[in-house]
Amino acid sequence: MELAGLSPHPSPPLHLRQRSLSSRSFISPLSCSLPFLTHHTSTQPLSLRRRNLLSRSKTQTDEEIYEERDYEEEESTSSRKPGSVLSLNNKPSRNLSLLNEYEMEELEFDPSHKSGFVAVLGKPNVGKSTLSNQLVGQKVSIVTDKPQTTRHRILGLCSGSDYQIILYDTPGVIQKEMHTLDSMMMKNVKKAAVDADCMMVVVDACKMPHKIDDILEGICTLEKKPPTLLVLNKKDLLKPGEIAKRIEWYEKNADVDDVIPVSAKYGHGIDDVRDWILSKLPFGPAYYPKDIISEHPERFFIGEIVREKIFIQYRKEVPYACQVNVVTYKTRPNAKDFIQVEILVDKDSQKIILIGKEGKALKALATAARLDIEDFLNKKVYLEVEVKVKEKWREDEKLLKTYGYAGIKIY
Ligand SMILES: Nc1nc2c(ncn2[C@@H]2O[C@H](COP(=O)(O)OP(=O)(O)OP(=O)(O)O)[C@@H](O)[C@H]2O)c(=O)[nH]1
Repeated sequence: MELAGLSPHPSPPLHLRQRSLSSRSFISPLSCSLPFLTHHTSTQPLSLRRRNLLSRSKTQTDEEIYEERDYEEEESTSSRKPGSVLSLNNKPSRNLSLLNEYEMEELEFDPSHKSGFVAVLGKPNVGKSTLSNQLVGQKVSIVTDKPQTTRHRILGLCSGSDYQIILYDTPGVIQKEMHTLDSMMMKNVKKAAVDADCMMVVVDACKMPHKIDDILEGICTLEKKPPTLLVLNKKDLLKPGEIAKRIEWYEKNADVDDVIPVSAKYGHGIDDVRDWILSKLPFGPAYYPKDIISEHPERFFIGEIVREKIFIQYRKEVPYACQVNVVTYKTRPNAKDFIQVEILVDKDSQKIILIGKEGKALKALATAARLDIEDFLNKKVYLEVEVKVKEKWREDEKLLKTYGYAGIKIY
């Protein structure tokens, strides 16, 4: 069976773009104000939505999930020229930035324009994804109450008329690397820090570290550390006096340039964080068109939506044992888009839990995922979910690379 990332038909290079000017009213007050540049790298209608990917809570039966269907598909094809493939394995050169000549010229002439890469680092569950989503103004990273939900370096873009901030939301830094998957994830974290023009270390304000090394674990040992901001998150859970004490402690003990308290969940302090980033970014033109908020293909987000639903529905080790691959995505002129997803697990026992009695658990999962995928794509889809056992997939480096854990390749 063909696997996501190995597919001969890469998913359409559909960037998550912002809404056009006419639909600006959908932009949340937390989002940055972004100009809309008419620039198209895809023949597909672009997804311009600014709603959360996972806003649907409604459940409904989904008999379609198990139905056999005849369909005549039209494969989605990439319209991006081979020369415009941008890999995030390395920090892209400005020459590779996805701008047309007009945009380049326009931006080149503005010497006060700033742009650069920002790594968002920290332990699992401290709120890195929530903070990144707030800065971008739309959900690009999944958020759950379980640690280590983020597995990839998620790229989010936040642009203004005179700046472009490129965010790497990274997996939480973990002390004990248990699987090859964990060490590959950590390699990506360190790579993000090395690539960055500045970095933000997010900590949970409620938890005091025993010693300062606990905060960064290895990342601080970087030979040349970029300007670093300590973001004291979840301040909404502390009394004002307590916040002041924590700030003082971190200012005294942490090897960082500044400390800013925020509540990423409620959007407090986000402007201060953005201002700090802007004070550290180098001058230069944008890397990406200004209306794009993420460079991941559609398939990536579909996989992430399914993974978030797994984290929400299942407990203990099951979500961590799952790899979600979007095996097929076909658009069909006279029918719903067809999406085939496989969930790989380590053991039969995990497969049994995922499927549940009479397939009820899997059906509930598929329904919840389908509703959010439809919300995300803004159209109806036919979703097929299959669970398979692939023993020790988390140890198989070659396989992990095909799943994108060696750094994400963008089509
Ligand atoms: N009260 C409160 N909760 C928050 C805040 N920010 C994030 N959270 C919650 O903390 C949990 C973890 O948030 P994430 O953004 O997924 O954390 P993360 O650091 O990206 O997690 P990993 O995927 O483990 O790296 C979620 O339940 C969030 O809703 C905040 O400012 N206040």
